[in-house]
Amino acid sequence: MLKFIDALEYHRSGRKGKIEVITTKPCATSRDLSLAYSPGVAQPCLAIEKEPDMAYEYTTKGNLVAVVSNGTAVLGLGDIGPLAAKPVMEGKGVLFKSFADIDVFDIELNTKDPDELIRTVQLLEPTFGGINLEDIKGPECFYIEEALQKTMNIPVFHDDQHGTAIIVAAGMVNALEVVEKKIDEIKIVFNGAGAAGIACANLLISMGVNKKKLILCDSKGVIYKGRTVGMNPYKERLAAQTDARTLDDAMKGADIFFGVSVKGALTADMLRVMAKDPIVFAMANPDPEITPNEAKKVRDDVIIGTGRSDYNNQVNNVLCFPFLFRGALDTHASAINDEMKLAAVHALAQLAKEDVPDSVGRAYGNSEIKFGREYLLPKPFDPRVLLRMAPAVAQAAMDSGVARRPILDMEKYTEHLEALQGRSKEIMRTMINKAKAAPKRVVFPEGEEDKILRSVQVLLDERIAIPILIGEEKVIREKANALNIELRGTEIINPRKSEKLNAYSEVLFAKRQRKGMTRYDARRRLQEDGNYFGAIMLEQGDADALLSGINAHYPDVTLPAIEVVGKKDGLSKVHGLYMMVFKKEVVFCADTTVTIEPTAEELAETAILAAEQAQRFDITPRVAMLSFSNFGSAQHPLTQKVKKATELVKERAPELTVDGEIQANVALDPEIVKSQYPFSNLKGDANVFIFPDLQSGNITYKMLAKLGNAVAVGPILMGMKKPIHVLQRADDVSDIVNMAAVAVNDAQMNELEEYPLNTH
Ligand SMILES: NC(=O)C1=CN([C@@H]2O[C@H](COP(=O)(O)OP(=O)(O)OC[C@H]3O[C@@H](n4cnc5c(N)ncnc54)[C@H](OP(=O)(O)O)[C@@H]3O)[C@@H](O)[C@H]2O)C=CC1
Ligand SMILES: CC(=O)C(=O)O
Ligand SMILES: [Mg+2]
Repeated sequence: MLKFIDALEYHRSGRKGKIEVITTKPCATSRDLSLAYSPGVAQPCLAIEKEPDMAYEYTTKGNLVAVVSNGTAVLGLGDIGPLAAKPVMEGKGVLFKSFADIDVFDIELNTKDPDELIRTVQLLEPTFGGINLEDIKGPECFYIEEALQKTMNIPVFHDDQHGTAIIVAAGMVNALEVVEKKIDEIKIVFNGAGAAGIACANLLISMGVNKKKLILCDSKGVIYKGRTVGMNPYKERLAAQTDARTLDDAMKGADIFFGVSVKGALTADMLRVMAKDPIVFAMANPDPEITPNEAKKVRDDVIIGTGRSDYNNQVNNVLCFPFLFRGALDTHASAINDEMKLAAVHALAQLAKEDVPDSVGRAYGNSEIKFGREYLLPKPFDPRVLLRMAPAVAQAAMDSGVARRPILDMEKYTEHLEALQGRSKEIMRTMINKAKAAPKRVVFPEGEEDKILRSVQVLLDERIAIPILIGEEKVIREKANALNIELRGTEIINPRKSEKLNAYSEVLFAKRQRKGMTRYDARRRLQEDGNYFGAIMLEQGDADALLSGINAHYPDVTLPAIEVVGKKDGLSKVHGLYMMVFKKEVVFCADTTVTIEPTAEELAETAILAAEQAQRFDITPRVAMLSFSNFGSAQHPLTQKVKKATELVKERAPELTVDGEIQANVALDPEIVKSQYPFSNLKGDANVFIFPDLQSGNITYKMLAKLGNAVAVGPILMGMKKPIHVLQRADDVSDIVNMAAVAVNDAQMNELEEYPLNTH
C-alpha cells in the first residue's frame, strides 16, 4: 500500500515538483543563439504575423495544452484552492506527456469568479493548441466551458466532465456485456451531480440509457422534480419523477451505482439492496465511495471499479484525456465534439476485449489480464490505447468537419504514434512493413504453446507472415479456442500423421547416415522432435523460415538447424546478434550467443554479417572492433587478434565503415576520436559492436538491457543457409512477432539471392 511519506518524498526529491521545461533546439554556439533568438527569431515572427496558422509550424502551439484550474473541486478533496491544486495539475501534465507526448503548462488561477476565469483563459489562446479545464466545480464549470467553447478557436475540454463520461460509458458498455443486461432497461443511480455526475448522465442518455430509470443524488439527497433546495438548471434537466428522497431509497433494485461524490458515500446496506450482478463504479479520488474489499464482502456478484490505479478496473479519466487530445491536436481540431467523444468510447470499449500484450501484464505485476469482471477497460500503460484512441478521434474530427488539418494516411499516422512511444516501435515497424510487403511461411515447431498461438493471431491479423504450426491438431485447436484465437486457414502439421514423413525421413537419413543415424532413428527423430521436422521442412522448401525455442534449450533448436539446414556456403560458422534499442538510438552487438573464443577470421565474419543485418533495418553500419586497447596502445595476443580481424574486414568489405581495435568508450565519443585518433574512419559514432569473445558480448548486451533499459531484439542467428531464429523462454508475444518479421525479411533476402534481379 502506498505510504503518505513516499508521496511527499516523490514530489520533493531532486528538482522540486514534477515538471521542467526543456529546449528542443541546440543553444551551444553563437550561431544557435542568433537563430533561437535575435536576429533569427524575427523570421518566424513575421511569417506568423502574415499567416497565423504558421504558429503551428514555427512554435510549440500545436503540441501545447493548458491545464487550467481554480482549485474549487480538486479530486474529492473539494475546494482547496488553486495553489494546493498545483500538484494535481502538474500530475495531469505528467500524464499528458508520458502517455501522448503532449506538453503542458499548468495554470492555476486565483479566482472563483467564472467571468474572470473565462476572460483569463480567452487571453491565453495564442499560446496553446488546446485547453484542458480541470477540477473546477459544478455548476460554474458548465457555464465556463460553454462560454469558452463558444468564443475560442481551439479545443476546450473539461476533463472532469467529458473525460470521466467517456471512461464511464466505455466501462459501462463492457460491464453490461459481461452481466448480459440491456442499456435501455437498467436502473442507474449517480451519487454526485457536479461536473462529473451531470456530464456522465448526459452522455449515457445520449447512448441509450432510459432517462426515466436514472436517479441523481447530491449532498442533499435525490434530485427529484419539484425540489427547490441546492438546485441549478443542469440538475433540473435531470431531475427524476420519483418518490425516493435519499440515496438509500434510490438504491433499491439499482443495476448500477456511479459514485462521483465523496469517500465512503456508499454503505454496505445500500449495496445489499441492489439488483443481481450489481455494477459499482466508485470513482471519488483519492478514496472511493466504497472499496472493492468492502463491496465484495457484502456482494460476491458485484462488479466494481474505482478511480485508483492500485485496484483492478481503474475508472479514471487518465485513460482518456492524453489520447483524446492527441487526436484533436494532430488534426488541428477547432473543438472536441460529441462525435469525437463517442469515437473514444467505442475505441476503448473494443480494445478491452482484445488480447492484452504481455508487457502490460508485466507492468501490472505479471497478472494475467483478460476481458471480464476484473478487466473492463484497457490499462493506461497499454501502448495500444494511444494507437487506437487518437486515430479514432482524429477520424471523427475529420468526419464531423472540425478538423482543420486532415490526416491523409491513417496507417502512416498510427506509425507516427508508435514512433512517439519509442525507437523500438519505430524500428520494428520498418521491419514489419518490409515483411508485410511479401509475407513468407514461418514454421513454428512449438505450435502447441500459448504464446506461439497468441503471436500467430498477430501475424495473421497484421499479415506479417504465413504461419505453419507443428503439433497435435486437436490440442492446438482446443488451445486456440480457449484463447479466443482464430487460426483461419493456418496449416497445422502433426509429424506422426504427415504424408511427408517417409520422404523427410529419407532426407534426414541421407544427411546423417554417416554420423551414426539409422533410417529408424531418422523417422523417430522426426516424429518426436518438431525442431527436426521443421528444419527438414525448411530444407525441402516447404517453409521459408523457422522460429523455435520458447520451451527449449538453445542447442535443441540450433543443433537440428545446423545438422539439417547448415550454414551458408563459404562461412566458417553461424553467428549470434542482438539489436539493442534505446529510447533514441539503436546499436547492434555480436557475437552474443554462439562462439566462445572466436579466431580473427571468425571475428571478421561476424562483423561483416552484423553490418549486413544493420542495413536490413535501414541503418547505416559503423562497425567498432572492440578490445581493451586503442589502435595498438596495448600489445597483447588478444588485442592483436582484434587488430588482425579489423584488417580482414577492411580487405573483404572495403566499402564498410569499420575500425579497431578500439575501446568501447572511444568508439562512442566523437571528441576523443577527433582529438586523439583523427585518422580513424569511425568518428565516435559506432553502432555495430563486435566483441572479442562471447563472454564480453553476452555480458554487455545483458547489462545494456538491464541498466540501459534497452529493448533487446534477438538473438538473430546470422549465416544460416535458411532463416532460423531461436526464441527465448522469457520472450513475450511482441518479441515473437518481431522475430517473425526478422525471419520473413531474411527469407525475402534469400529469395533475392537465389533469384537475383535480371539486370541485362
Ligand atoms: N475517477 C475519475 O476519473 C474522476 C473522479 N472524480 C471524482 O468525483 C468527485 C466529484 O468531482 P466533480 O464532479 O469534479 O466535483 P463537483 O464539485 O463538481 O461535484 C461534486 C458533487 O458531489 C456532491 N457531493 C458532495 N458531497 C456529497 C455527499 N456526501 N453525498 C452525495 N453527494 C455529495 C456535490 O453535491 P452538491 O451539488 O449538493 O454540492 C456535487 O454534486 C470527486 O471525488 C472526484 O475525485 C471526478 C472526475 C473524474
Ligand atoms: C481523476 C480526476 O480528474 C479527479 O478525480 O478529479
Ligand atoms: Mg479532475
